[in-house]
Amino acid sequence: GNLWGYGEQDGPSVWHKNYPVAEGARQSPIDIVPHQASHDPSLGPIVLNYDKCTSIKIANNGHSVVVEFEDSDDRSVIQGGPLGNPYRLKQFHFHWGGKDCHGSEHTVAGKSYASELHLVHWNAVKYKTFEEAATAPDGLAVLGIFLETGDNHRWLHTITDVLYTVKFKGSVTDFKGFNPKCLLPSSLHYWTYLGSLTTPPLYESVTWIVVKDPIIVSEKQLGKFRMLVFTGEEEDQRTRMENNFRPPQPLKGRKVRSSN
Ligand SMILES: COc1ccc2c(ccc[n+]2C(=O)c2ccc(S(N)(=O)=O)cc2)c1
Ligand SMILES: [Zn+2]
Repeated sequence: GNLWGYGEQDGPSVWHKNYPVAEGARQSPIDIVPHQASHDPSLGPIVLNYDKCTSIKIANNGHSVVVEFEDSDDRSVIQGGPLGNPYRLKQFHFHWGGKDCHGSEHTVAGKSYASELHLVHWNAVKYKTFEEAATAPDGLAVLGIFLETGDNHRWLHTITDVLYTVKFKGSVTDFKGFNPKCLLPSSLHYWTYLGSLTTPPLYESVTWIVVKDPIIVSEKQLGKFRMLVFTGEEEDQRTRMENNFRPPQPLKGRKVRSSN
C-alpha cells in the first residue's frame, strides 16, 4: 500500500501523522498575495540554460506524471534570480484538478489555476546527489508555472500524446529530445520565497520561483492528464489521477519577494 496520497484517508490533511514536518515553518505551497510581496530590485532575471537538456523518460509514479532528465553534469541549469549558484534540472511534473476551477498548488490572492507545472532543480555545486540536496535548506529550486485553460498549447501535445503509455502507476516510457523551454510563458517575472516539497517527504529544501504569467492549454489537452490513474495495472481499483495538489499552507511570517 502507498504511504500517502490525495484521498480522504491518506491525503494532505493527514500527512502530518507520518511526516511531522508537514506542520513546519516553511511549508509549500502558499497563497501568494501580490500586493503584500516586496518588490526587490536586487532580484535579477531567471536564466535558463536548457539548450543541451537531455530528457530520458516519462513515468507515472502513482502521484503525478514525471519527465526525468540526465543530470550527471551541468548541461541544463537554472540560475540568477534568488539563486546563489546554478541548479541542475532533474525532472518536471504536473499537479491538476478534476475541474478547471482548481488544480494548482500555489494560489494568487486566493485564485487557483487549472494546473501547475513544477521544474525541479538541485544544487550540484554544494551537494553530491539529488537525495542529499533534497534534505538541505538550499538544496532545491523549483520553477512553478501556472496552466490556464483556453486555446490549444502548440507544444503540450508532445506530452499529452504519450500519456496513454504511462496510464498506470509504475509505468515508464522512453521520452527523449524534449526541451521544457517550450512550456514557459514569454515573460518570466516571478515571485520567490523559501518553502518545501509539496508532497511527502515535504523536506524544507526548496527555493520556490513561481512565474506570474500562466501558459494557456486547452481543456482537451488538460483532460488527457485525467485519463491517468493513481493505481497500478494489477490493482482492480482504478482511481483516476486528478486533484493531486496540496492546498496552501501557513506563511508563518515568511516574506515573498517579487522580481517586478
Ligand atoms: C527520500 O527522498 C526523497 C526526495 C524527494 C522525493 C522523494 C519522494 C517523492 C518525490 N520526491 C521529490 O523529489 C519531489 C517531491 C515534490 C516536489 S514538488 N511538488 O515540486 O514540491 C518535487 C520533488 C523522496
Ligand atoms: Zn510538484
